[in-house]
Amino acid sequence: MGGFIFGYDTGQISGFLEMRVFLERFGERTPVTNEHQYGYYFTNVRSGLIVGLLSIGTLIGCLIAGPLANKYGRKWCIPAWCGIFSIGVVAQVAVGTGDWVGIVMGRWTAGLGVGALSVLVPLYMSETSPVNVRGAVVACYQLFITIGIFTADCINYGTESRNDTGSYRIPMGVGWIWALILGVGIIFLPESPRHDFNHNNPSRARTTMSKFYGLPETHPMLNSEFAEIEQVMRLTAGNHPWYEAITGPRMFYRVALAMALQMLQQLTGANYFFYYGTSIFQGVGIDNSYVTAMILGSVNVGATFFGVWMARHFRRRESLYIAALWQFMCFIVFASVGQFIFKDAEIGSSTAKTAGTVMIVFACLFIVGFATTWGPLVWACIGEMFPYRYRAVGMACATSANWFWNFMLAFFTPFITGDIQYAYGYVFAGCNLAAFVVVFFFLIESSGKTLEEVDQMYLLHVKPIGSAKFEFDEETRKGIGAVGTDKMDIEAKGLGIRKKEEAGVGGVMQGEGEFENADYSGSNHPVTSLGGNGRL
Ligand SMILES: OC[C@H]1O[C@](O)(CO)[C@@H](O)[C@@H]1O
Repeated sequence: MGGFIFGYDTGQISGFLEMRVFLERFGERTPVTNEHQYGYYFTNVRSGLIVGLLSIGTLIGCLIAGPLANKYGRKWCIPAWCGIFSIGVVAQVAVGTGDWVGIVMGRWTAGLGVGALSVLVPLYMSETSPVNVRGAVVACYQLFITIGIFTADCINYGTESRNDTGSYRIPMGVGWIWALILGVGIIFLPESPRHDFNHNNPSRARTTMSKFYGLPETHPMLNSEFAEIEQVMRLTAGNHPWYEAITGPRMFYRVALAMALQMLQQLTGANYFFYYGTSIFQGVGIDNSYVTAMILGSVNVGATFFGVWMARHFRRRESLYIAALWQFMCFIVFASVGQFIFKDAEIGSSTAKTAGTVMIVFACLFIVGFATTWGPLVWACIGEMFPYRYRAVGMACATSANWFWNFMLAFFTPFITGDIQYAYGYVFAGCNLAAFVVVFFFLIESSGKTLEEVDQMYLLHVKPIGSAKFEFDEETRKGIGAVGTDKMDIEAKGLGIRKKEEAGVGGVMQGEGEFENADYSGSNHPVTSLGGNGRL
């Protein structure tokens, strides 16, 4: 439901901006023209704030949710944030005619809840689901985002022709139902076992895990996972400031990469269609532009189902960089047809219809590419690249980058399209090329590897290109297995670490006999150096 709430709020707003009653109540007067059929319109600042303030709330919510959840527990924070989200919904439904600032503030408040839930729900899911299905479970989070967007599109379609405020108040108010289901439903679920372990409740943690895994409490698999969690808890106890997640071993690289991936997930341009889809395609030939939104939404859901399957069967790197090139191509066609044919064609003419259809087709082809790869896989990648001890902070930083760029796009899109119209698509095309470069040169392949192995590959500076073929030879596996980031006895701030340069010779680990002068699989993989006693 967390993903669903995220998607529902994203999806509904594009439809509101075109609704007659919403325009009359919160827009500004203007002469009736083809473009402004109802005699009302939204200035760029106003529509940007109405769409974008939700994302500013989400950004704040997602940054404060982690520390609070560490203190009060994942479980009980979820209904609290659902409550805050509900206050935002009630405020939006309640505001009177002309009070567009009320709508903006309501969306900001609801956004606090959406953002917090966007960290807490995946965190709760990843901390409670068995290892073998964790990737698919996280990808399902994106699936529910897309189902939420599609549901909002359908409800908007059903209510937009009403002549009363129900046209927007019904879809707005329905949003509250999802929060109610999540907020009440979670009360009947147990606390995350990781949190219980951390707060001196190991026996309840054991019972919870055995329920979620469907195995007896004494099963060897559970025993080894408990031992692992206990060891991590012991080693990570003490004074470790949150920013150690950035200063820790190879963590700056990882946090920067995860933030770049989430930024690029937004800059691929998907939300250009989801936020402004209804406006972009008005007059394209489909009488009801809400139908266009539903077409885009359904393609998104269908393709994301396939994306969940792909997350289990294809490599992350190839999927992401091939899709980036595909998305680049789609935007080049979309922007060129829009800018050079559609824009100047007479509304309703056959040229406009043909060009409009080509644009919708390429928008759909773009969405297929995005929904099968960048949509779900970026969430999977950021969940896989951090060691357990830094995962909550690392994921919160990355998720906040997603929301920040989400806001930037929501806010600035009306200004930019006002100035350069469909040529805006070229900006996204360029960003998709950048996305290709980032994945190709910086992302280490994580599919088919355990989370510990992924951590170790980052520590070993394995070259991203060719990382899919990287094999841990027996000797490396034996030694490095003992020194993943989670097993390190890291001093506060993680700054007492001797980095590879200080080791002097690339590929050398000091202090652990079996690592001396090890050559990691022929490639030049300098290693974070070890001090005595495995202390980094
Ligand atoms: O499916 C599209 C949706 O997915 C997201 O990128 C989140 O992963 C949203 O920002 C977007 O609206």
